[in-house]
Amino acid sequence: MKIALLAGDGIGPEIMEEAVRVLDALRLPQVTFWRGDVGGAAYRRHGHPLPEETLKMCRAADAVLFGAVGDPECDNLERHLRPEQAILGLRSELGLFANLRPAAAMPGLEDLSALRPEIARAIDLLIVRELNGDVYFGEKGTRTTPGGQREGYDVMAYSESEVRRIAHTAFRAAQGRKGRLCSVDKANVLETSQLWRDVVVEVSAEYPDVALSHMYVDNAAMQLVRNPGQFDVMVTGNLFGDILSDQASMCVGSIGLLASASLGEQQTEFGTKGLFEPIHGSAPDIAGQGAANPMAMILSAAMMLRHSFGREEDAARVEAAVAQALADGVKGADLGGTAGTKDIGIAVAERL
Ligand SMILES: NC(=O)C1=CN([C@@H]2O[C@H](COP(=O)(O)OP(=O)(O)OC[C@H]3O[C@@H](n4cnc5c(N)ncnc54)[C@H](O)[C@@H]3O)[C@@H](O)[C@H]2O)C=CC1
Ligand SMILES: CC(C)CC(=O)C(=O)O
Ligand SMILES: [Mg+2]
Repeated sequence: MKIALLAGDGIGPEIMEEAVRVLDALRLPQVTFWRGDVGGAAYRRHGHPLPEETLKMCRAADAVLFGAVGDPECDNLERHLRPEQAILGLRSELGLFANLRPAAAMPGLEDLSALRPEIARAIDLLIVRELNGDVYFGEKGTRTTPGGQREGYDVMAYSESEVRRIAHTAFRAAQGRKGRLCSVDKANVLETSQLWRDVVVEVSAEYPDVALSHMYVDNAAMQLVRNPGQFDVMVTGNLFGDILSDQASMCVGSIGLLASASLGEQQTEFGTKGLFEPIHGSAPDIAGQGAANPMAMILSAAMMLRHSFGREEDAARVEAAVAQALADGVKGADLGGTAGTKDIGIAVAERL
């Protein structure tokens, strides 16, 4: 099992250390870790946020464990040199079009939520976010209007094949869960979304056992807070999925708890090749303080074990250890506790 570890910027190295601690504690057979530079750290060392050797390492690995990228000191670089381009580049170069972001209340831990416990208790949803298209990858730039003003533009576009493949992923995910799929778009205003909706409806003919519904994204944001328990699987585009998943994290408790898997079509000896990362960013406001919650990173490692290595039992062990640590009161500052990054990593490893 060849695992590329890309810690990145900000809290990335701190939380990665704890994920590796937990993986080490599992004593898995035949694991090889490779470490690569990415993001602002890579820019400083190699002049590029995604150096060729890092990309090569990721191509050769069975899975990539990714911390976070983003560094305020790099915010004024030309866009192609900014740290965030590294994660966008990896997602597109590795063909990772399906981003799975589960959000579920942990039994007995509903009081972690920013919502009332009786509302939070019912949360068990999966956001399936398209990851290779949309406004993040469309033509972009700045130009001058005829009136002489500066104008920024980013083209939002989806081809039908891009929508079709993520729709299949989402319908299959719904089949393996409660059989309900809600497609989130803005078809009342956007042509991109109308095509999205039409294609999702076409694909639905192949999944008569899945109940399909549609929701506009503004309503979906509201419904996630009003009654998140109504959702099973949500499928949406890159931009809407990015925003809704950060929102869903607070419905569960903290952005420091939500993990993700980014998958494509490439199979490895053990499962589906993927990149696994917390849904949050590099949190520069708390970097270097040992104050970050590493649970989202640790849970991303669990998703890696499940999806890329077919090790369901080990994945479940890690998830149970995280839940047990929380039940025992091991909470970071994001959850109102006092445990530091390392304390949390050790506590999870001890509960495996
Ligand atoms: N996949 C990636 O690498 C991503 C990178 N970014 C980048 O990260 C940088 C910071 O972006 P922000 O908008 O501030 O989002 P962020 O997710 O890094 O932080 C938002 C807030 O949540 C807190 N937070 C995040 N993760 C936490 C954790 N594990 N434990 C405790 N608190 C946590 C932060 O302290 C901050 O107050 C930017 O450069 C951004 O572009 C943002 C999102 C994803
Ligand atoms: C390019 C990233 C910074 C986008 C993001 O926020 C995410 O994937 O969660
Ligand atoms: Mg995001």
